[in-house]
Amino acid sequence: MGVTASQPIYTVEDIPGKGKGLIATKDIAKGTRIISEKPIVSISHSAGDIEQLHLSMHQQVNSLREAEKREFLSMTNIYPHENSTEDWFGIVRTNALPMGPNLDAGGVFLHACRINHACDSNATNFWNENINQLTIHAIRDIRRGEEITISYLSSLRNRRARQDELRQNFKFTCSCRLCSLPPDQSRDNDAKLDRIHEIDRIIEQGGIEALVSAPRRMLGYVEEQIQLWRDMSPNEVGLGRAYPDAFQIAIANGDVARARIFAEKVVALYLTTLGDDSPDVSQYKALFRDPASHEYYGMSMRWKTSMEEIPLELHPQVFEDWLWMRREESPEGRLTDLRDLATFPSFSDLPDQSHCESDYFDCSDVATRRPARHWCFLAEIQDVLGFSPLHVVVKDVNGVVLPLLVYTGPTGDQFSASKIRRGYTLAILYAVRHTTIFRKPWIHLKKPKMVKRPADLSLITGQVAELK
Ligand SMILES: C[S@@+](CC[C@H](N)C(=O)[O-])C[C@H]1O[C@@H](n2cnc3c(N)ncnc32)[C@H](O)[C@@H]1O
Repeated sequence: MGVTASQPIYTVEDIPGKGKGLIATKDIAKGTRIISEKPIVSISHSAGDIEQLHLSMHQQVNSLREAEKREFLSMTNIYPHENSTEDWFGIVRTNALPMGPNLDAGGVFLHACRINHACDSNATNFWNENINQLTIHAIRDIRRGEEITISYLSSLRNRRARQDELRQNFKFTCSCRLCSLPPDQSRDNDAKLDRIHEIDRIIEQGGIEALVSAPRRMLGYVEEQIQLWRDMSPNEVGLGRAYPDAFQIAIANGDVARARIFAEKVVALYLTTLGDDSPDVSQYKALFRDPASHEYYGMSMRWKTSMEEIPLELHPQVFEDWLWMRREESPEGRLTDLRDLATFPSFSDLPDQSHCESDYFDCSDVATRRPARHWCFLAEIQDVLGFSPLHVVVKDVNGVVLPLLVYTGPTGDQFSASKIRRGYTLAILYAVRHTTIFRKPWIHLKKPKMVKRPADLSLITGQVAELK
């Protein structure tokens, strides 16, 4: 179970303005299991109608031992009530913590339900399905005399969203360290949390499809999230959500080497927040041993690697560059490896016309975006179907064959048949991807100087190109 407190390392005390709460009676190291307990009352969200819920609750409360019942009845109830049924139900609603196989139930716990909220909590709650108990782990070192706190929030949003959620669901105004930051720091913190939330939405909307259609972009998003979490303050819970995403992106593309490293990081985080008897730790330990056993393995093999390809002897910084597939910054005129997929992205990895991609642009909105670096779309022309606009069938660097329209601006050159031929390579600097469900994908070209001499993309192994 990892490091577990052998005897209570906290007392329940009155906390000014918060009712009761838990105070550490000794220093508690990060990763310590502070509490492990079963519910005294539990209610399933799928337990049928309200009558059945009340009946089940009555039976459970009435069968509690005297001391337990007293303790239950002394718990906070933020809901108005006129009879004991309403009072008991209010106590359950105010105090219940998520539990059950799919967290589809709520449980009242004698000790854990006395823990107050902080947005930058020092502990976290988790329903451990293996031991059928709720656990509370320290996610930071907690000093003797410090209050032990967990987060009641569904996710860590900006200050206003947090305050709204807490007032609505728990009827209090949070005054934790994060909520009490001076205005400029609070704004900075909110901007980071907003970006983390935005990335969550992009990843969620992209779904499994985006893992294989735009993996590099998705990996970039996860890396950005991790950096933002690190910039704010160590947040084991936030990191514990990000690294599994990185694992999925790697393994969905056959990259066993990186997936193994990401699984290792997930195991370390989950050991701290959940404990080594949790199903999630067992799952990621198994994935660390054999990343390819994950159900997403084989969806695409575009990043195919083996476990032997983990470059163990690299300097830590260079290792991180490898892990996140960071491109090498190429100073003006330096030669760039054509296998570098960040500099020569596939069509699906190109920035989208409607997004402000942080990996490609320096900007906060689409209208003013400017390239933050060089990139070039390379594709071998397989067929030429028309010249106005240019209509070709191309094979991109991932071997994906797609029809492509290339539009030029009002001052754009005309495409000539001598320059556009089957077998030639299309090279478009700063290409931006346009896709709709109604048309073929297209690229809009402002300065069309892009068709180079023939080259078979399948032969590009270690060749070099000069980017100007
Ligand atoms: C699950 S109970 C926590 C234990 C509770 N303090 C008690 O005395 O039993 C949740 C309630 O505690 C209070 N509470 C929790 N965190 C708080 C905080 N940071 N500031 C003020 N009140 C808080 C709110 O009344 C909330 O509805």
